[in-house]
This record gives sequence, C-alpha cells and structure tokens, in this order.
Amino acid sequence: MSENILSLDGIVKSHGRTRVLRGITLDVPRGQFVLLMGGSGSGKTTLIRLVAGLERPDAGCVTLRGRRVDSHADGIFVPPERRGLGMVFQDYALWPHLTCLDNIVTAMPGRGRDRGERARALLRDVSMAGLEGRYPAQLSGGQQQRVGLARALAARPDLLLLDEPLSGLDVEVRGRMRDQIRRLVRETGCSALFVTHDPVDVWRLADRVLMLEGGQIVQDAAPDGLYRRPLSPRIARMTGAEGALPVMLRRRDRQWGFDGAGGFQDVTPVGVDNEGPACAYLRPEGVRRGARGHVAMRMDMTFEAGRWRTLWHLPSLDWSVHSLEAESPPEQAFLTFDGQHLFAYPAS
Ligand SMILES: Nc1ncnc2c1ncn2[C@@H]1O[C@H](COP(=O)(O)OP(=O)(O)OP(=O)(O)O)[C@@H](O)[C@H]1O
Repeated sequence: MSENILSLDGIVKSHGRTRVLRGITLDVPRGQFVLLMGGSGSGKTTLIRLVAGLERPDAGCVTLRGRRVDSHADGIFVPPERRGLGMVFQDYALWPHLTCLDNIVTAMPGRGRDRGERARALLRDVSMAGLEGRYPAQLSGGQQQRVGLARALAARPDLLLLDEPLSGLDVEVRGRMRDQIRRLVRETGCSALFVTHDPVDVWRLADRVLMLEGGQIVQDAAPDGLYRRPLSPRIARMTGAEGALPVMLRRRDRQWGFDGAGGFQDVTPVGVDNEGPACAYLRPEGVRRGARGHVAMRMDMTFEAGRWRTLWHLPSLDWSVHSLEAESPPEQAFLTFDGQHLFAYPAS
C-alpha cells in the first residue's frame, strides 16, 4: 500500500529577505525513514518546523495522512499539538517538574493501567533503566535527549520528526542510540524525518535521503543511489569523494573522460552536456595501485579499521588523493582510477 503519511506541495518560505525554501514538493510513504541533509543554513530545520506546525510556509500546502494541515490558499492551519506527531528537537525541553517516568507517562494517550510499565520499557529501550525517578535537571544533556526520544515515541506517532537528535552525544552513545532509533522506528512502523549532518546516518539509518541545496531538493535517493551517482560536488564529498581537480573533459566514442599522463581517464559525468572545463572528485575506493598509471609519491598514511589510508601526491596532475591499502604501501607507485568512483561536474 502506498499511503502517504506526509505530503508537501510547493512549499515556499523566506526568513526576512532570505529565500530559504523555493518550492519543496515530496511525498513520504508510511514506514519510511527519511534523512534530510544539506549544508548549514540550507533550510533543514525550517522545513521540519513547517511540518510540525511551528512555522508557516509563505506558500504551498502541508498534508498529513491525507488531510491538509496548512494551506494559506484554503485558510487551513492545524496547530502542532493537534498534528499527532512525535518530535525530538534540540530545544524541545522535558517538563522540569516531572520525573523521567512521568515525562513519558504524560505523553501517552489514554488512561490504560499499563502506562507505567510501557513507559519503563521505553526508558529501557533508550538505555535509561534505573534513572526513572530522576528529574531532568539531574540528567546529562545526552540523557535528556534519550528521554526526549522515549517521550516522542510514547505517543505512538505515525510520523517522528527528529532534528539532529544525536548531535552532542559521545561516539559510543551515538552509535547505540542510532541503532535504537532505527529499531524502534521499524518496530512501531512509523515514518521518520530526520535532520542530520553526519554521513554515517546515511548508511546506518536511511531508507531515503533528501539533499537540500539552494532552497531546493537537489537529490532524492536511496543511500545506494546517492553513492552511485552523487548529483552535486557537496554530495560527492559527503559520500567520501575528494576534489576538486580541474580537468578538460572530452568524449571518446561514448565515454567521457580527460587526457592525463596515464592516457585517457574515464569518468562518471554528472550534469555535463559539453566538452570543456570540469571539476573531478575521486573516492579512495576508486584508487588502484598497478604496473602503470600516474606516478605517485606517498606523503602520509594512517591505519584505519584494518587498512592503510594513504595520501599520495601525483605531480603529473598536481593533485593529492587517498587510497585504501591492505598492506603498508611503497614510497612510490603507479596509480590508476576507477571511473565509477571519479565524478566530473561542470566547472562553476
Ligand atoms: N527565525 C528566523 N529568523 C530569521 N532568519 C532565520 C530564522 N530561522 C532561520 N533563519 C535563517 O534561515 C536559513 C535556514 O535556517 P535553518 O535553521 O532552517 O537551516 P539548517 O539547514 O537547519 O541549518 P543548520 O544545519 O546550521 O542547523 C538560515 O539562513 C537562517 O539564518
């Protein structure tokens, strides 16, 4: 069933003279985990606040579960508390006069006797067992965030809005929370709209990633699609590519590439229509050592998760690239590039 939990249609929003969102249209089906990413100031928080009803668009329409909740044209506005959403925002504070447990119990709908037990189970899920009786002021920032997540889930929402809920947590807790969020969202069958800057979230959380740039969604793809064909240099960098190498692109037969010391180097062109100047970005996993190719000097190497991440300088291209090596590499080598990991964008 392709029922949409959320639909945005032509959302436009300015803050003062800054045009933040320039016509956002999208559908989120039930049960989908959607990441909202983009540079600082690209409008991620603004968009999620519009869905929550904490801000209003200048134009366009917000629809939840098939019902319009914000439309200037029709004079409709449903306030945040009547939208049935779970929210985990950085500034969405807990009730200071209630214990952890009561913060969660009060968020639960109905009056069932089992509310206390369900609240305890939720606190266990976010690794807060034993701290049920504490007040928010007696908790660290990360612990408060975890209670905030449990509270958001307590209402059994079918759409969860999360604005950087893992930022500020130490790496270990962040990893654990990430897994718990994914599991809890899966188990409850709700959809999630999750704002983040962290590329790790793409691989560990997302069914789908929306990339905001210049007030628009420049890419809307599953994580593997984002990896195979990043539609902008920023997205290429987010998926591990490094740049930018200025190249003169040309077409040979049906293949795009550029001429270098090692011969014709094929690339994956993105948004390129004509031969001429372009900018290339390369991922370490596309760098190979061999018997021929670009002469490269080893500049540095670090041991990372079982491999040597090695920095090379290539005098013929006046470019430095990283490779991933199973064994400690020699000081000098020949390198070739796999065109599937080498993306060329129009020179800006
Ligand atoms: N209440 C406001 N008044 C004026 N300008 C605002 C307001 N809220 C946001 N802005 C501006 O709107 C733009 C988008 O802000 P927003 O917080 O949505 O971006 P973001 O993508 O979430 O950024 P970050 O990743 O840094 O949190 C920024 O230029 C910001 O300065």
